[in-house]
Order: sequence, then C-alpha cells, then structure tokens
Amino acid sequence: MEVIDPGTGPRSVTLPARPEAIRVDPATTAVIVIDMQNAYASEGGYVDLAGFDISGAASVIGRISQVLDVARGAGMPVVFLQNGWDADYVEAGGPGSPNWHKSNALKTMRARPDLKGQLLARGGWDYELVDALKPQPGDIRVHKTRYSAFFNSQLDSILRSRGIRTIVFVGIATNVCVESTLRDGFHLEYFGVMLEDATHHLGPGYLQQASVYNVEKFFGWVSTVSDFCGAVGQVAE
Ligand SMILES: NC(=O)N/C=C\C(=O)O
Repeated sequence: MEVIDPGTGPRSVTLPARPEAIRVDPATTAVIVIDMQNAYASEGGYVDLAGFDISGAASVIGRISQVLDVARGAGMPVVFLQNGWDADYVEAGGPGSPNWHKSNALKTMRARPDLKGQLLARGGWDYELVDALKPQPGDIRVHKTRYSAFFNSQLDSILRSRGIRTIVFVGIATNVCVESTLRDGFHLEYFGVMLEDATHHLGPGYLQQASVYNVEKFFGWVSTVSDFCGAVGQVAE
C-alpha cells in the first residue's frame, strides 16, 4: 500500500485515506473548521432563509466536535474560520464586485429588506459559531470575506509561522468554502485532507460527490472521522 509522507517527524501516524494513506504529524498538521456558523448550520440562519436544505448540518456538528477533541488531545492547532463582513457590508463589495452579484446572502437581503443587516454581519447571531463548536483556549479564529479562507486573510501566515504542512478540513460547505480553501491550499503547497463525513454541501447531493471526487483525484486526500480519530487518537500531546 502506498503511503504519502509530506516529510513527517517521530510522532506521525498513518491516516487511512483515498487515493492513498497519508502520514500525519501532529507537529505539522492543523485542523481547519470552515464556517460552522449559525448562518450555515442553524435553522433561521442565512442558508436556511435562502432556501437551501440544512437538514444534514446537525450530524456534521457532532462529528466535527469529535475530531476537534482528538486533534486538541494530540496538540494539533484548531483554526475556526468565520465568513462574513462588517456591519455596514463594506467588505462585501458593491455592484463592482462579483461577490455583490453572486452572494446568496446579499441577494436574500436585497429580496427581503426586513433581513437587511442580519445575514453574515460581524457582531450578529448569524455570523457567530454554533453553540456546540465554541473555540477553546488555544484555538485560533480567523475572519474571512470570500469563499477561500486564504484570500485576504491571515490564514497562510498563521499556518506558516507554526510550521504547518498538512491541513485537515471539516465544515460547511463542501462544494464552496471547503473546496475553495483546499484548492488554494494546494496551490500554496499545503497537503489537504478532507474528512468527508465532517463536511456538508450546499445544493443537490451530487455536489458532495463531485467535491469528494475533485479532492481525491486532483487536489488532496479524502478520509473519514472514524479513521482520523482512530489514527490521531493514538497520539498524546
Ligand atoms: N461557507 C460556505 O461554503 N459558503 C457558501 C456560500 C456563501 O457563503 O454564500
């Protein structure tokens, strides 16, 4: 069986993954939690109000929580991303930005002026992380304003300054912010591993399959929560 080794140290373990198993070293690996905010995972949040099916989000929350417990126990950094903009939406861009035209949050608020100022605005409930996934001491929070967490954020320098080479991805949405970030990470020379059952898609079910295929075939590796917990759970900090 081929095992990919990104150049790991003595505390590394083999994580079963597709298309190959990959060595994971807690000293050079971070878990990135993409946008587990009320906007994406709670009833009454942005994607629910915009008409997407969020029924799968609840089970993802519990599985992410398991992953984070194991990662923290092994001494891996945990980084929470939060998507959104300032309360005046300056960071969202105006009609000169494609984001103004494509963001379903901005479109929903234009269609429903009663929601103005509520969706993805920093300081509001929609922007906040879900209650079950609150950061713990030592965890890191990073704000982002576009789908890729690497774009115009501090993420790359936060990871590089800690010597991180491998990123384990969990969160919502598989086919939008998770995949965008994993792709940008690939181009920045990070090894990206997506835990497929700790991610959830926006839109029809085939989008989850498409993203899993893209990651497995082109951009990184795909594993599962039980394989991650089984492998990394053997490592004490
Ligand atoms: N977190 C995400 O994947 N977001 C997807 C869409 C949006 O933010 O409008």
